[in-house]
Amino acid sequence: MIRQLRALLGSDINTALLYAVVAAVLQGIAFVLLVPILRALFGNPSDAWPWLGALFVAGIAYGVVFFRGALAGYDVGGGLLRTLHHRLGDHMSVLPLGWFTPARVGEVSTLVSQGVMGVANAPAHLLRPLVSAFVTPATVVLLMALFDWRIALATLATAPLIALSYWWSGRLVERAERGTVIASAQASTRVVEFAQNQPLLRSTGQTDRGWATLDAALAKQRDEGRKLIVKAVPGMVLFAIVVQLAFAAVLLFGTYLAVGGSLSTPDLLALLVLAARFVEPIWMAADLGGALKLSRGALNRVQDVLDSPPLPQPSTPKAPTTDDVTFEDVTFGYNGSAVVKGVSLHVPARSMTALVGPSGSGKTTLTKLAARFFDVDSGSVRVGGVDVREMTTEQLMGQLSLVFQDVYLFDDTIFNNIRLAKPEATDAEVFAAAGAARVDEIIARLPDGWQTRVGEGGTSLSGGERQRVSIARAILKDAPIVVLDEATAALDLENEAAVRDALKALTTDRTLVAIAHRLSTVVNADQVVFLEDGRVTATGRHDELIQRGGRYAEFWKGAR
Ligand SMILES: Nc1ncnc2c1ncn2[C@@H]1O[C@H](COP(=O)(O)OP(=O)(O)OP(=O)(O)O)[C@@H](O)[C@H]1O
Repeated sequence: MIRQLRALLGSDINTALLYAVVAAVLQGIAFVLLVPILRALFGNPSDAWPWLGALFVAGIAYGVVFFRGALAGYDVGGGLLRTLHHRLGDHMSVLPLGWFTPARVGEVSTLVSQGVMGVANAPAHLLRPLVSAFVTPATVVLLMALFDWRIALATLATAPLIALSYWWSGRLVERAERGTVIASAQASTRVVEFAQNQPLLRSTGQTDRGWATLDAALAKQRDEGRKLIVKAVPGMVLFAIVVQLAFAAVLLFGTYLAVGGSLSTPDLLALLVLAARFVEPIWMAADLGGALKLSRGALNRVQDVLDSPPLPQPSTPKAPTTDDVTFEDVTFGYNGSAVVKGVSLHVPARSMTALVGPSGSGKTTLTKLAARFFDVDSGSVRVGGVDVREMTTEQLMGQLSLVFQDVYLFDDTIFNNIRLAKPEATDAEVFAAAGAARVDEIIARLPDGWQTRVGEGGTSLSGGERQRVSIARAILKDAPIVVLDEATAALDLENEAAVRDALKALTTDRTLVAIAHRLSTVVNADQVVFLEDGRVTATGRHDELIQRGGRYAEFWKGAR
């Protein structure tokens, strides 16, 4: 873990580590100084003064180093928090867009909040006690040998047993925890789903009876929790017994030496105090085991994200020269099995192509390949005459505007949400784009007009309204090619007309690739591409294809 942290933080962690080691050694020295002090107190009390002075100095030094070490630990923890946020942010900006599935986004949001805090906790709160757990007892044993090598050796002999039982109990807890962690994560997901899907669950009476899926997840969480206790407790009990037995063995050995006369009573007392101190830091480390595992788990999950391969960028990028899109014998699958199979199609500049086909036929996947959410398995996708793999992400995104169904609006004003598409746009340009997408009509009914905030995700707007804001963004961005996933949700008449007008404004003089769900869009298309099971099975204008009959005509008959 230290190696992983060092790779992230460079030498900063070394300073915190050094302070922790020095503090632990000083703590060990302070403990050992109790031996000569007790000896003196039982023999000639005035001899205790120099040792008390040494203890005072060691105590002060320990305090100073501890304080500096704690500050260094917090600094490293804070630095780690910033570094991880930056690294994750930087890395996410170069990951393929296809990486961001809803599940991954959920995972990342938990990771950047709780996970990263857990990792930062390691240098801030765990490093010092863990170092102390090893270094302080080692110092104690070493220095104890100066006073009585036999007791030191006896104490040292218990170390492997203590270490072994610590490792074994840790393994038991770790194994048992795996199930609990998974069950807890699943239960949390179900609770969130339960909250999000109240309308559906209530309308189907599942909130009164109890939603079986949530009940099962909570029952599993409870069972795993019980299993954790049953499996982990024996290890913890064994560890406690071993530590107590080790202490008792040293005590018996010391008493044996004292009875035999080779160890004075004050020495025995002092050494026993030391032996008790020897086990104290180990106890503390055992308590921190759980927190350490959480930190390590979170660090591994951060590392997994950082290790996800970024979208490869070309070494000599080529600038797009035209405004058309071409798929050439494209095959692509998400998990090995192809969902787009040998698709070839050409979308000429400033024309409109409607992708039509049954659910799951690969329409969305095709548009995502054009925007390079993923790289094709074979064949090529050319945007502006250049293979998307031969231009930089900036060049590709400069060519495209993406208008998808799941429009996300930031909790800000509509004006700022539109301006996001082109931060350097003048106010007049933003108003013009809003007007063309008929967003100004939405503004007119909002309580604070242009100043109204739209709520997280744009929840205060309807689906059709959100798509109009998204179209306004695309108009403002003014990229030559538009990739559109038309809203499937039924729109009211007013919204339907407004979206149609907004689209008309967007597509004038632009190339449009649209996943079309409405007949009105399809009849306006210069070319309809009919997809079935990942293959293009018909291409032409809508009326031609209808006249031709066959599966395309059947598809529209079925759709109505
Ligand atoms: N991220 C993904 N991981 C794995 N499989 C996926 C993923 N996205 C889509 N698929 C699968 O790929 C196939 C094509 O899906 P795609 O979304 O491209 O179809 P579609 O024609 O757009 O469907 P719809 O009209 O229902 O949106 C489907 O079988 C789908 O289950």
